[in-house]
Amino acid sequence: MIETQALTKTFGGTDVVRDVSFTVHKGEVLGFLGPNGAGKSTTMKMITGFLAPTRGTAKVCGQDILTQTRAAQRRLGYLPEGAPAYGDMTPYGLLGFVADVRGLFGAERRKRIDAALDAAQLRSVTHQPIDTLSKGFKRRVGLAQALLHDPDVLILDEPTDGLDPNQKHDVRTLIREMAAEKAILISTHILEEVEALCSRTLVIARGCIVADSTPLDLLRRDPLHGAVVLAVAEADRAALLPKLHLIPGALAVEASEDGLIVRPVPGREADLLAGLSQAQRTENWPVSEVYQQRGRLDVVFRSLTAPASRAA
Ligand SMILES: Nc1ncnc2c1ncn2[C@@H]1O[C@H](COP(=O)(O)OP(=O)(O)OP(=O)(O)O)[C@@H](O)[C@H]1O
Repeated sequence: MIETQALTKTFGGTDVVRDVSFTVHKGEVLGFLGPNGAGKSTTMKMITGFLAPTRGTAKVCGQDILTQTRAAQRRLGYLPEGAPAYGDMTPYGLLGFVADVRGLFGAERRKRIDAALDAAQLRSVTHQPIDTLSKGFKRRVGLAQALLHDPDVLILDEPTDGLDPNQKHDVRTLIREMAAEKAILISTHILEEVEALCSRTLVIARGCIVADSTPLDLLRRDPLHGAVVLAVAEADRAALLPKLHLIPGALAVEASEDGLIVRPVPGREADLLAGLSQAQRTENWPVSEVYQQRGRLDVVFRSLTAPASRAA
């Protein structure tokens, strides 16, 4: 439902987005992850027709955004960076205006405005000027206008930015509920958001895609993914060390702050945890805790997006 081919944008002779190609299918929530200035917003602006690409193409539901702009824009809802709105309008007034622009009228117009107010939980501020709303409510007004015409494709630029933890939870729940029927592209630099929400992640750095995978596959790139930590007192470590090497699936053992860490042979993470847990019980090791590390997205994010990185 979203398809980009070698999308490129050049400002002042510099490619800020370069050869970005990806697709998003119905039912997918694609997380667009990258550091500040990586090119996320610029890519989204090109897909929505807000900015013309220097090279490359973007299609929404098969319609080319440059040559079939209106047809493509009819199918998409867009929450731009910062959720801009007309501050002197109320949420109700703004949604009415957007409904008119979108060509909605009569009962359908009323129904869609009501649904958007409910979905974005705006009922308590329906008639309050947007300028006087808190940052969180302003963002929800932006979300409501993006959802208003029940589009097939949603492009949301940092949808939870500025929201408190409860509001973040509500917006993520809403996005998850809509996901089955839509193709959704969200940009974020909140790593936990990717795990909480996204079925797939594109990592972008300096304008180029450096990873395209599921959040779990990203976690697998952490060298400590699947490593088992044994909390053991310093005095007991030397005696335990040789035994750990013998556990099926153990690749290497090293000391850590909490005790000892056993790294797994790739693909044998489950064997390693089972073997260590069993040995600890049956041999009565002086270990107070055994747990397996999932890997950390921030470690992977840094390795992919740090200036020296050339990962693909
Ligand atoms: N109109 C413009 N003119 C010149 N440079 C621009 C313009 N718009 C964006 N840029 C530059 O393009 C690069 C990518 O910006 P973009 O806003 O797409 O990044 P981003 O990944 O969305 O960052 P953030 O997470 O901070 O929102 C930045 O270096 C930015 O300064």
